[in-house]
Amino acid sequence: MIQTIGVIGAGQMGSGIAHVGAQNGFTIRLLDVDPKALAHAVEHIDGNLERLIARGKLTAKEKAETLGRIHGITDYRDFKDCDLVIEAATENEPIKREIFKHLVPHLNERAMVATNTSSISITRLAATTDRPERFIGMHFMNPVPVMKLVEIIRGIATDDATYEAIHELSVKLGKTPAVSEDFPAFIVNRILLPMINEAVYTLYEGVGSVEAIDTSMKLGANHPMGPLELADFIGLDTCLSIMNVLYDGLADSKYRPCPLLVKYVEAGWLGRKTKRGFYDYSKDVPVPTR
Ligand SMILES: CC(=O)CC(=O)SCCNC(=O)CCNC(=O)[C@H](O)C(C)(C)COP(=O)(O)OP(=O)(O)OC[C@H]1O[C@@H](n2cnc3c(N)ncnc32)[C@H](O)[C@@H]1OP(=O)(O)O
Ligand SMILES: NC(=O)C1=CN([C@@H]2O[C@H](COP(=O)(O)OP(=O)(O)OC[C@H]3O[C@@H](n4cnc5c(N)ncnc54)[C@H](OP(=O)(O)O)[C@@H]3O)[C@@H](O)[C@H]2O)C=CC1
Repeated sequence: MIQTIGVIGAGQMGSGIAHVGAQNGFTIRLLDVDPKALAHAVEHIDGNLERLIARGKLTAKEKAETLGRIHGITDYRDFKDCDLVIEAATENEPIKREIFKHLVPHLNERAMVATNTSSISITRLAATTDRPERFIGMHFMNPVPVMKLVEIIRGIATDDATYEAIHELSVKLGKTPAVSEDFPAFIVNRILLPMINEAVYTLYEGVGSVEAIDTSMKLGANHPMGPLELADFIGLDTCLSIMNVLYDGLADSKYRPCPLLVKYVEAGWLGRKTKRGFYDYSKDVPVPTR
């Protein structure tokens, strides 16, 4: 039975997974290379829990208990009692491979490993570990506390016990699981990211401004966020990585990342997390940049 969960990467997804796990009674060991990222993650979770209290959905006691279950760590040795470790570090295959290499020697024999990758082959990542049968894709959506879906992706070697344990865990976390085969970017991002990339082409070719494109999709297609606002929310580096995985993995020119997306990432304009992407977030209200 899963009781203690390790999470690697204290960015927006890792902190969301830690939040939801702790709120549902699991002990969390949250690891990041940067202690500042850990402090920032706890602050962020604290703010989200505070919002739940303000809306009458959580008590102050429950908030304290939730925060008490989250333990920030910087040493892989602290994963030794984990039943499951979920990797949620940067969407970059060499980084993830290096993480699994460091992780494996510190796991107990029965521990399962999941990755929150948005696009990378589960089978290929599993092969970097000593336990491909206990390795699986567990793909949460952003923001984790709000979005109901978890995509579950089995690698070629994933065994039934691991699949069932992760399915059961997803339900315990209040999520609805959907199963995807192990193809580049799975289901959600196979459909969503080409739309976002097309929105960037629409901007690049001058068909519309940032504001016109986002307003069109919000009011014309009832999307909660416009595609450029959503790209900034996901992170433009993550969007570009996913498009590259689609382009390389499916070998089809229709997935070619828009040169403007490439340029923004090269400039370090990664969206909300760097306070600049298709919008400028340095003021109270986001301002379109084009
Ligand atoms: C890239 C990948 O690999 C896969 C992905 O994740 S793709 C991205 C998928 N996500 C999306 O498409 C999100 C699209 N956007 C939305 O659904 C909405 O804009 C949103 C839910 C983010 C915000 O909704 P909103 O109506 O504008 O804001 P708001 O009314 O303030 O919030 C709605 C609820 O979400 C909560 N919330 C909003 N943002 C939050 C955040 N970042 N973290 C935690 N909770 C949040 C609010 O507290 C509120 O909760 P209650 O209903 O319990 O009161
Ligand atoms: N953003 C999204 O909407 C979604 C993202 N995902 C996936 O979740 C994962 C994380 O994305 P997201 O949270 O947005 O990214 P972020 O950039 O917000 O966070 C990534 C975190 O990983 C840390 N990190 C980098 N290298 C290492 C390492 N070697 N060991 C430990 N931590 C490391 C980073 O630290 P530092 O900043 O110091 O480099 C950062 O804190 C990716 O695989 C992404 O594809 C899945 C669903 C939705």
